[in-house]
Amino acid sequence: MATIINCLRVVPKVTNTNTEPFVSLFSKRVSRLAIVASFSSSTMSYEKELAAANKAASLAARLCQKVQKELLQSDVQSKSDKSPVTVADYGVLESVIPTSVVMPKTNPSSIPYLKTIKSGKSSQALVSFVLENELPSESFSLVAEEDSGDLRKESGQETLQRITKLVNDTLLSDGSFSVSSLTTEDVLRAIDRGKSEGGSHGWHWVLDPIDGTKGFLRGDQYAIALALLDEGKVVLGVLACPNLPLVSISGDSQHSSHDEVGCLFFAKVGAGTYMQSLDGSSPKKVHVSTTENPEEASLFESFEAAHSLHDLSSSIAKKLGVKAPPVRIDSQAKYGALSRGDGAIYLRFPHKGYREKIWDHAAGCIVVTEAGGVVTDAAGNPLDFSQGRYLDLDTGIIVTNQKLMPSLLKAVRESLDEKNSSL
Ligand SMILES: Nc1ncnc2c1ncn2[C@@H]1O[C@H](COP(=O)(O)O)[C@@H](O)[C@H]1OP(=O)(O)O
Ligand SMILES: [Mg+2]
Ligand SMILES: [Mg+2]
Ligand SMILES: [Mg+2]
Repeated sequence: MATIINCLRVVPKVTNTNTEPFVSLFSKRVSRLAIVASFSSSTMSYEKELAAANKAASLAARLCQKVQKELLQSDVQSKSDKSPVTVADYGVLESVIPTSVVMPKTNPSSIPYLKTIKSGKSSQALVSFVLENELPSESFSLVAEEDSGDLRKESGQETLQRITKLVNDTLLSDGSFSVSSLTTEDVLRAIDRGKSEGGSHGWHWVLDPIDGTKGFLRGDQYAIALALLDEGKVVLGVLACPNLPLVSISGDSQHSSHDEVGCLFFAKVGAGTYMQSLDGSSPKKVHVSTTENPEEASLFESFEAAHSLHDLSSSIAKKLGVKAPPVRIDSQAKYGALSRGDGAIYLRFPHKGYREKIWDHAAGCIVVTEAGGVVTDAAGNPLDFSQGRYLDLDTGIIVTNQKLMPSLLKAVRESLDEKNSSL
């Protein structure tokens, strides 16, 4: 039986409605034995997949931390040194930005390499490689933000070499991989694994290799966000948040020091949400805030006003009776912080015309829901991850606990009505 179960793990998944795994032997022709494996998402344990996802996201976090550290050190150097700065001065940053870009001496958030930064591609190559290596399967599918695009052009060769070195150095630092090193071709292939369109059938991994790029460049919050869809439903999610303090970031936090940073949140359908430090402390179960009183609730929103309508959030907060000013942080670290009760509400209302992508919410959504929270669109509908690379939703995304959701939805409806009637 153990052999059969091992076989089943690598057989592309077939769905049915039974509650127990079963094996059918079409045995009349003994020479042509076929094994049909069948699981429903409620009986799958996803244990192996979760372990692989944790490993992949943690390694990607290590890679990103290294790049961000270099980025910030370089910025300090550029401020004390008045000479023009080029990427040649940026050490490991050379692996993530084209050498043709001349870096200004100012704050990273104003640097024009925003559009060309390649750290996401390194992180994506690493996660894609680790997942495939840990979970060999013919049906591997990955929906991810980045592609290999300009790395395949002549002008991208130097950057590709540097990305390859960064990925190999990170794999080597883990010590558990048998491969000696990836070639540039392996890296391109790993990145382009992320081209899947997802959908409502089978398994699809969903990855944002660096979520919150602007926070990453500023030295603030960002996340590596990885989730697994089974038949269009999120069944596991991992959020690595390298800069998130291990203690609460809520406004009334008693902790004077936020020095210890680096959180890994992970959740599996029906099994709750856990958090551990990225250094590998033992996991602790987390739960969303249980407050019923909006006056006590603190509210999260995007740091970037370009990503979410801050005026609308403040109108909703006022109607609801929230007293504290909003806590503005980048990336899906907001979902992680909310899952452990640092805040009670997250509002996200992008500007008109912006289409939300599944990799910006899949991992965060299960991390919050398994911790007892609720994630819906502005009309109160659950998010639908089965429609391909985009989320098709009504107006915005709102997140809170079950007790506050009805009054939050009411406040959202009223504020949206007011906004629409004033147009
Ligand atoms: N104009 C935009 N409106 C809303 N979200 C955006 C916009 N541009 C990028 N994003 C994405 O929003 C997410 C971060 O938002 P926030 O930090 O405000 O919560 C990121 O996924 C970011 O992409 P990316 O993953 O490339 O950083
Ligand atoms: Mg993102
Ligand atoms: Mg991203
Ligand atoms: Mg992006």
